[in-house]
Amino acid sequence: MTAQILDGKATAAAIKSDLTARVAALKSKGIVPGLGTVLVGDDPGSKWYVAGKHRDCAQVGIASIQRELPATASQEEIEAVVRELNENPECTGYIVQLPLPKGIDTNRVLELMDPAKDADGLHPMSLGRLVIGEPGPLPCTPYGIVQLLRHHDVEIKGANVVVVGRGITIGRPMPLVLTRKSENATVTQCHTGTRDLSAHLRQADIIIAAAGVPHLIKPEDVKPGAAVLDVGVSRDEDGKIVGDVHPGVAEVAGWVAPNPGGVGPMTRAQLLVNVVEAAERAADDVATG
Ligand SMILES: Nc1nc2c(c(=O)[nH]1)N[C@@H](CN(C=O)c1ccc(C(=O)N[C@@H](CCC(=O)O)C(=O)O)cc1)CN2
Repeated sequence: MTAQILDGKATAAAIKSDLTARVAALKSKGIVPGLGTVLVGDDPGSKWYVAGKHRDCAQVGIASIQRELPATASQEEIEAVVRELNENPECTGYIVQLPLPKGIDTNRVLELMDPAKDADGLHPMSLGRLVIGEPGPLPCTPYGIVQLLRHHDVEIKGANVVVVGRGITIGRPMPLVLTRKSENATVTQCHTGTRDLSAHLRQADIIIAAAGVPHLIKPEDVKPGAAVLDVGVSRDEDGKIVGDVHPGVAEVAGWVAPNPGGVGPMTRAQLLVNVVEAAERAADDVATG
């Protein structure tokens, strides 16, 4: 292994330590941030992610509000929970854990959320704000990736970045985050319709692999010294995570974000950042009348 590790666990721990102090400052002003989660069904991965989010909340002092529905829940039952959280004053921000079960109209659920309580940055209003350059909550995995690169001094400005994938949580919003003036990267988005994926990958300074295809990115696809972030999650027959990046890539790349231990912990840390920032904005609004 020649590549250096983009250590998501250590970076997330540093972010959480900073947030603990900020939550304490909010509480001293009588403001208690509270994260709500809506979990529908019994997918073990989703249950594990949601449990992790509440463990993180306890660690930094954010209150937890958990809502769980069976896999058989109807669109109306899920929407009723969303309406309740919109009205609940103890819930200052919340997320609907994705994916929702088949047959549920995810966009309708997300659109029903109060945009002021969007902790995930995935509400259409938040994504629209990102497009027009207005401040708002940023999608957790894309911004977690930016923070991970910054923390390790990997140059983003001017870099050629190739994003593989176009899902709602990572691939679609990732180029929006990276092409902001503050990041100033040049981004190519690849997907299943891309003709010569290897040709794109070989010119990349940074590769963000979020396709969900095991070992899609091979050592021969990677420019020596590039940073390669593995965000793909597939499972082998024992339930172990298999990422999008072949282990041999570590012999060629300059940096790798492993999976697990790379981007995942950053997704969780960024969620907490969004909750705390929203509470701080609310506190400022109260202070300035
Ligand atoms: N509403 C949302 N749903 C989903 C999102 C999201 O950002 N918002 N992203 C993913 C799942 N996810 C967060 O919800 C998530 C994924 C992975 C991790 C993580 O810490 N992973 C660990 C390994 C975990 C394991 O062993 O299974 C790691 O990478 O080290 C946290 C959160 C889809 N849904």
